[in-house]
Amino acid sequence: DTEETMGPQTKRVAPVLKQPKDIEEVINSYLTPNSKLAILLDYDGTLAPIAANPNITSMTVEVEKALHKITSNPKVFAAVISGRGIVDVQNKVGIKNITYGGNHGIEIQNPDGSRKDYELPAEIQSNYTELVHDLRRQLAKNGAWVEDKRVSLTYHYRDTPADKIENQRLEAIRIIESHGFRANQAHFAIEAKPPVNWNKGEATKFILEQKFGKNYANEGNLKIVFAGDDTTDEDAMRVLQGIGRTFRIASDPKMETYADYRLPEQQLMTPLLQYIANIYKD
Ligand SMILES: O=P(O)(O)OC[C@H]1O[C@H](O[C@H]2O[C@H](CO)[C@@H](O)[C@H](O)[C@H]2O)[C@H](O)[C@@H](O)[C@@H]1O
Repeated sequence: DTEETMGPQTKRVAPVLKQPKDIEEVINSYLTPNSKLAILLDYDGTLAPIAANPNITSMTVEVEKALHKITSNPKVFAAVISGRGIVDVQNKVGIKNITYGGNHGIEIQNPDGSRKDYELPAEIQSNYTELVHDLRRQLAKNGAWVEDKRVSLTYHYRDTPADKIENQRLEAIRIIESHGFRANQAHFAIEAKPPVNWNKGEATKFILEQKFGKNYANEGNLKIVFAGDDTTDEDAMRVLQGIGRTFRIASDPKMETYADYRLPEQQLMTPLLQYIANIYKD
């Protein structure tokens, strides 16, 4: 569902920001204390470094502090959109004044408790139940496991011996697709997403329209920042191309992206958020 050919948006090798001072320049030339800011962030691999198991991830103290500062400024609207289930990501980030998206945006909850759940047709829901069952039965082996998130799943193979990974990975993709689901490559994992026209890009549009109206892209005083590290985040970067500043975390210098800039490592999220916090300090 990351459409390479959709619309005028294009993927290309983006300029890399290697040093904090490069990031500072980009942030300071885009944001001013008077502009409204919508900041949308991914969690795993972006706010929190990738860890051996999803249960043990956390944000560093510096990232947490910067995020608290940013989200307490009334000019700022913040959203975290994750592949995790919504309660999981809410618990991980733990900040109330944020709109959360779970399951790649299929579930959305605002700070006031209001929700938008993309309703999956009954047939897709029943295919999902079978998919979880089949994947577990056939491929939960050699250290690989299935994270069941109710409407989407992640097949994790980080602990699988190197010589077994390729077979299991390809077999997982085959099983996922045979149940009509979409398979996206992630970090030592395959994301299985339902075949619906909803992803982090659609969720980003929905969240921004809900907050700022349909014309959010042309609101002169509204600045938009997005950061993410995964293929699923490209949907949001595509939607925001030309109307914000987007950052793709990736170590591969040849990687093509819809993002405006590439950050070569997750640790650079700390200065990125700190520079933003510095502009929006109360
Ligand atoms: O959209 P995100 O917030 O980036 O979530 C994507 C997936 O992240 C998690 O898996 C990944 O991170 C784990 C912890 O660092 C790592 O152990 C795993 O190898 C990664 O694939 C999470 O478990 C998934 O549910 C999310 O969809």
